[in-house]
Amino acid sequence: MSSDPTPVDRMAGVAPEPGVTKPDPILTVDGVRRSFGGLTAVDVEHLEVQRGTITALIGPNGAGKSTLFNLLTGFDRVDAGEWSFEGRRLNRLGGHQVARTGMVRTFQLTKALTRLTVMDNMLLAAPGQTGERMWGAFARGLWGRQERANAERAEALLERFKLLAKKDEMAGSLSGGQRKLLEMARSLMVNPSMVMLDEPMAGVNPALVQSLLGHITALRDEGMTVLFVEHDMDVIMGISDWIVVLAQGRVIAEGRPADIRANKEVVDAYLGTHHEEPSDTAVPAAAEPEEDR
Ligand SMILES: Nc1ncnc2c1ncn2[C@@H]1O[C@H](COP(=O)(O)OP(=O)(O)OP(=O)(O)O)[C@@H](O)[C@H]1O
Repeated sequence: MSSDPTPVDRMAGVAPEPGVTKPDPILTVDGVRRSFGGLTAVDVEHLEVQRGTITALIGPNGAGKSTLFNLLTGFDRVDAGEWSFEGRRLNRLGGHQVARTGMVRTFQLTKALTRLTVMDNMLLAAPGQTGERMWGAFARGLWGRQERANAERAEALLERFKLLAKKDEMAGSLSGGQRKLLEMARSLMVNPSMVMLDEPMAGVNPALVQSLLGHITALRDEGMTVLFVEHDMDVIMGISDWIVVLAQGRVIAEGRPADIRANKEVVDAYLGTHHEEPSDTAVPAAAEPEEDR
């Protein structure tokens, strides 16, 4: 029995060149620029993210990765350029509106959120609280139904991410890895088609790294598109279908892990600030989480 080509199979013929077009982009970015004073933080001429893949956004400190995430998800304003998600232009939308289109990003748990229970964290991330804007008996009925649906979804996600036993504990009591799982679980409350993960492995104990990687690949295998920023080269090379390299705000390279490994410009730019080893150790054999908790 022949199976349909996967999104990754469909990228087989895509050349590893900055700004290359993809067969089925879910996100397309054109001429997006953002400066702070005299510093150009982001200057992306053209970038496409293929639907259904895990795409890594990498680059040295200050390359513009977080700024690009903020711009695309409506948490910062571009100076110029446009971008569309699922064919819909997002330029003027704020963060919550962008999330409603199906593109969500994870956030590190703020201090305020660490003082809430795991379950309350999940419920706060739930889509539109219909009841808040409505009144009367009918509205209360609707509200109740939505609350129940949200609670059920939250429990199902907590179970999936092995956090159900912690649902009544303060989020601040979770380990670094469990916080990352909660951040991921929260983002899924709105049932997105694309998730943007900001350093999903930072502060994660080695014991949880494999579990987190498994969750990320499972999301992709269920059809979700994953775009993530990460510094750990093992993680990047291990799970990415495609890698985009930013340096000084620009896309300087794109390709499969093997293409990126073989790209001297990238190795130089990336290793310049992240590794002290010579460039032939660009991909060390063992995972080294940034920080244990
Ligand atoms: N709000 C801001 N005001 C002024 N400069 C900023 C602001 N946000 C980012 N920058 C600057 O823009 C550049 C890009 O920063 P950004 O945080 O996007 O890089 P990054 O690739 O995410 O870095 P890192 O890997 O260290 O997180 C940096 O020079 C940074 O100092």
